[in-house]
Amino acid sequence: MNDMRLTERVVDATKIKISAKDVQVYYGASHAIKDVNIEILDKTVTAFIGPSGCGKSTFLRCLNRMNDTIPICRVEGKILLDSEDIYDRKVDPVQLRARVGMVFQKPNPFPKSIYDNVSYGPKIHGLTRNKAELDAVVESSLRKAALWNEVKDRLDAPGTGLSGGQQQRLCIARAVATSPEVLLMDEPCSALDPIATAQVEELIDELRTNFSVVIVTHSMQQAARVSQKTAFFHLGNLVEYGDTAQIFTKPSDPRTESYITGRIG
Ligand SMILES: Nc1ncnc2c1ncn2[C@@H]1O[C@H](COP(=O)(O)OP(=O)(O)OP(=O)(O)O)[C@@H](O)[C@H]1O
Repeated sequence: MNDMRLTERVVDATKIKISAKDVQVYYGASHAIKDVNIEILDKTVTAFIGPSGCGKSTFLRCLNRMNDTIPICRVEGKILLDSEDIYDRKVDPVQLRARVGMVFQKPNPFPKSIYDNVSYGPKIHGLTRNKAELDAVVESSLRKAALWNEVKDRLDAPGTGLSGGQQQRLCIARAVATSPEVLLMDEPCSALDPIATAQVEELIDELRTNFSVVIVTHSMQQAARVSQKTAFFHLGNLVEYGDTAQIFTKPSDPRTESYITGRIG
C-alpha cells in the first residue's frame, strides 16, 4: 500500500447525488443485498470494496437499473437520483442509463468505427442537432477520456482494433458522450495492464470534476488511489461507509479491518 495518497485527499463535495434507502435485492429466493442505506456524493469517487460475492456489482447495477435485464432479479426499497425515484413507473430505464452511465469490466466497444461508438448515445437520445454538433461531442468526449490525441486521425477505424486500454477509454468516451451525471464502473481496470490501469485511474480522478463516479474494485490499492469515499460490503450487507482515508486507516468494524488487512476475502 505504498502508493496510497490518503492524506492528500480532501472531500469537499457535499451534495448528495444518489440516496439508497432500505435496498434489498433477491435473485429468486436468494437474498443478495440486505437492507442497504447509502448516500453517494456528487463530484466524488466512491469505491465499493469487499470479498468476492459480497454484492458489490449487484448493488452497483441497482443504481442504473441494469438488474432489470436479469429476469430472476428483484429490487426493493428506494433509490433516489437527486430526489427522483429511479424505480418509479414513469422513469424510462434507457433515459436513466444516459444519465447514469456504465463502464464494464471487459472493454466492449461496438463493432463499429471509433466515431460511431462515441456518437451512438448522443444520436439515439437526440442530443445534437447536426453533424457539426455531433463532431464536437465526439471530440470533447474523446478528450475527456484522454484518447483524442491517439485516435483523432483514425476516427473511421474500427473501435475493436484499438489496444485493450484504448478500448476501455473508448468505452469511457462512449459513456460520457451523453453527459451523464453519474458514471458507474464495474472493475474497469481488471482486463488492463499496469500502464493502461494507471491511465484509466488518472482519468477517473479527472472525471470527478464533472460527475459522481462509483467504482467497484477488487484492488484495495486502487480504491485507496482513486476514491474519496469507500463502502465495504460483506455477505450482502453494507458494513461500513466513510472517507477512504478513515476506512483504510481506522476502520470501525472488525470485518472491515479483517478485509483490509487481508484476513478475509
Ligand atoms: N445473475 C445472477 N443470478 C443469480 N445470482 C447472482 C447473479 N449475479 C450475482 N448473483 C449472486 O449474488 C451474490 C452477489 O454477487 P455479485 O456479483 O454482486 O458480488 P460481487 O461482490 O460483485 O462479486 P465479485 O467481486 O466476485 O464480482 C452472489 O452470491 C452471486 O452468486
